[in-house]
Amino acid sequence: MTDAQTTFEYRQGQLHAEDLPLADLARQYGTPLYVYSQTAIERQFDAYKEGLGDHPGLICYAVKANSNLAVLDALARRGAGFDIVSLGELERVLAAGGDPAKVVFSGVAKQADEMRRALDVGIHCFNIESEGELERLNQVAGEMGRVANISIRVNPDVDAQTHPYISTGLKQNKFGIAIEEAPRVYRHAASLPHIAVVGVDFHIGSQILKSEPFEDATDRVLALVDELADQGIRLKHVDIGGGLGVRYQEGEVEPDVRAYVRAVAAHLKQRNLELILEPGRSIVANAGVLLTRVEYLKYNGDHAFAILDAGMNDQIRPALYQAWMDVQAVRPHEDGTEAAWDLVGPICETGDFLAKERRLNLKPDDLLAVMSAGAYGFVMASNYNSRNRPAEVMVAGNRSQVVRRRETLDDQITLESRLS
Ligand SMILES: Cc1ncc(COP(=O)(O)O)c(C=O)c1O
Ligand SMILES: N[C@@H](CCCC[NH3+])C(=O)O
Repeated sequence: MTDAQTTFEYRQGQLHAEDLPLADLARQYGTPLYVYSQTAIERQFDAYKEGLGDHPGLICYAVKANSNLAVLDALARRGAGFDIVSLGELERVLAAGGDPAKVVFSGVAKQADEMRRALDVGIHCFNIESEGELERLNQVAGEMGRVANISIRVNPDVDAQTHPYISTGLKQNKFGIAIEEAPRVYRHAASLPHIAVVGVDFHIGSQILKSEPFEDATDRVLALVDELADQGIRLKHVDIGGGLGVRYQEGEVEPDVRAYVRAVAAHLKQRNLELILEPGRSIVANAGVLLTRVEYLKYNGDHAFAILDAGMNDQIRPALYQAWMDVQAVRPHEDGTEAAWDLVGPICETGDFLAKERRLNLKPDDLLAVMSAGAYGFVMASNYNSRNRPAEVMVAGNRSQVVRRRETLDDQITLESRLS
């Protein structure tokens, strides 16, 4: 058990979020419901800070993992920087009180208006993904009379040993610039009048449970840093992206965040380079659960289905990546027997499941908690089947607060206009 997982514990026969019974939260706020633990989020962020120690650098939380303003606010107060991929994420960071000078801007498709706003508020660095983007940024910065700090995202071509959909550092992925091409692109960048070359970055994938792929990629990139220095292009930082995984199921070992950061930082020791990290999942995944209620139990032949009030529109990871997510009974029964249930949602798709063949002792109306749901949960929720997206609640100790109210059908309908 890790620190983050002990946040959701059984006490007096029922599952709690910190000091509050999840069943009370379900009664108070309804289901489906995302519940986050502020303490767990802060603890994970602190582990990154401690790992970095006095090595100069920045921990830029990847907003895409969970962009709720309360999450961003808690992290901003602890000194986090932020990794953003859109204007929307930038505005969220600013609204939450985040410091723009600690923002790095990733993403393959940055638009001119996004660049303008980011330059206007003075972000730390643009992580450039193509030569076209470099040209566009030089042009936009020039029009504004500014100079943009950039790093180039290189593709170190290492195998991150993760799911192909969330592996990003291979040649066949759309991200970054091939590392062999990088010296030429750097020389070009250094010649542009409205560009200041400050760093290099990579991001090799997500849900990576070992530090070796990061260390390999760092070494490949440091060889590039040295080559550039020989050509008079001196970088100030190396940004190793995000990607450290969490333990979703038994048999997986939760990575030690502090040891991982220390291991990578050790590779930079000989050189005077800042270390930037962009962790998303490892900060929030185990700090959240999705609460859902059993609507019906049903047998098709001898196949047992528990039909839940949450589906793939609320939590898409199992459907999209065949991700395995742990599901726990909020108040396990003392009587009755276990069966192997497919836990399915209300959506009209065969792929609408949260888990398959889970041995649980279920009755209608039971509450279930989908564990490790704090990352890539609500942010990937949709209105498919015109369902309202769930509410989000933040727990701290024995207090809970709605940090995003449940959508209503009115919210959905007022976004549209009718043809007359
Ligand atoms: C550029 C970049 N940085 C950071 C992240 C965050 O990754 P993770 O949530 O796996 O830490 C991602 C997403 O994979 C990303 O694409
Ligand atoms: N959304 C994915 C990870 C993608 C990370 C973003 N590049 C997940 O739930 O595992």
